[in-house]
Amino acid sequence: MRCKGIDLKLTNHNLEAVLAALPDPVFLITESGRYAGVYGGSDPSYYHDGSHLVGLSMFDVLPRYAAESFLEQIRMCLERRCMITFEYDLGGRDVKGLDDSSGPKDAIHFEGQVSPFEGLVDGEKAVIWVARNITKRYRLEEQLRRISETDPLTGIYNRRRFIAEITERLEEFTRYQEAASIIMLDLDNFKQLNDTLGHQAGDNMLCKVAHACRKVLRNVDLFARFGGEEFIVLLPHTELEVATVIAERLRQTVEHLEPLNANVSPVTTSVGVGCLLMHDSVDSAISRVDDALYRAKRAGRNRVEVQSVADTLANGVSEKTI
Ligand SMILES: Nc1nc2c(ncn2[C@@H]2O[C@H](COP(=O)(O)OP(=O)(O)OP(=O)(O)O)[C@@H](O)[C@H]2O)c(=O)[nH]1
Repeated sequence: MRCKGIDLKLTNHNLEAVLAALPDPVFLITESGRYAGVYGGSDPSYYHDGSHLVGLSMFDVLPRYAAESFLEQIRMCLERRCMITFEYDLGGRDVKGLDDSSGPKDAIHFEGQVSPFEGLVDGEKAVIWVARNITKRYRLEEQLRRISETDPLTGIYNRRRFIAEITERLEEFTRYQEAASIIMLDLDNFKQLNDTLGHQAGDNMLCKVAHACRKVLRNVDLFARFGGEEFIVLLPHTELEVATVIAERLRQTVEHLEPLNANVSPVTTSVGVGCLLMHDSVDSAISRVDDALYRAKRAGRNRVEVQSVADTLANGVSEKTI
C-alpha cells in the first residue's frame, strides 16, 4: 500500500494501528448482516467502543426495525455497486452489550456511508460501513429549520411553512384525490384595537388568538400566521363540509376571548373556507378562500363564508364533498 507518495509498505501491524486511529468507526459487515470487523471510532466523546460486535449479527444486537433497515441499505449498496449515504439515529442503549460507562449518553444522529467491499468475507459479499456522528450539525439544522418556519410573535408556523405544506398536499390531491381544506381568518377592525390600546396590546391579542385557535384544532392541522392579523389553517383529509364546521368553531373561539380591556369590544374574526380542487395551484386555492373571506368582511364581519358552489363543482369535485 502507498501512502501519499512515501514508499511505505504497511505491515499488518501498522495497518491495524492506522485503522484504529481513524476518528470515525468503520465496520466490515457481510451481506447477511454479520459484523466481520470493527475499526476506528477512536474518540470516546463521540463514539462507543463497538469492538464486542465482531462475530455477531445485527439481528443479535440491534432492534429488529434497525437491523432490517440496515440490511436493506447493504442490499442496495451491493446491488448498485456504489456508495450509499443515509442518516439514522442510534443511541448507545439501542445496541446490546455496549459498555454504558463510556461514549456519548444521548442518542446519536449518524450519517452512514456504505460502500461495496472488494472480495468475499467468509464466502459472503460484504460492505464497508463508515458511521459519522453528525448530531451537532443535525441539531443545528433542525433549530434553523424550526426558526425559519416559525412566526416569532405567536410561536405558530409562518407563511413559508404553510406554503410548503399546501404544495405537498396539492401533489397528494392531484395523485390520490386526497381531500384537504383551507380556512383563512382575518381579525376584524384590528387597526382600531391597535389605535385604542397600542401596538403592544395588539401583539398580545394576536398571541391570545393564536393560542386559543391552536387548541381547538387537531394536531395534524397546520395552523399558521399568514401575515399581520391574518391566520390560515390547512386541514388534511378534511372535506369542505367538515372544514366549514371547524371554521365556525374558530370564529366562536375568537369571539369568546376575553377582551384585553373592559373599555374595548371583544375581538372578532371574519373567516373564509375552501377545499382543494382539481387543477388547483397554490395561488388559485388560496385566492378562492381569500375571496370567501372578503365576502365575509363585506357582509358585515364576524362570519364564515365558503368558496362558491359554482367554483367547487366547475373544478370536478363531486357534489358529495361540498
Ligand atoms: N399589534 C400588531 N398589529 C399588527 C400586526 N400586523 C398587522 N397589524 C395591524 O393590523 C391592522 C390591520 O388593519 P386593516 O388592514 O385596516 O384591517 P382591520 O382594521 O382589521 O379592518 P378589517 O380587516 O377590514 O376588519 C393594522 O393596523 C396593522 O398595523 C402585528 O404584528 N402586531
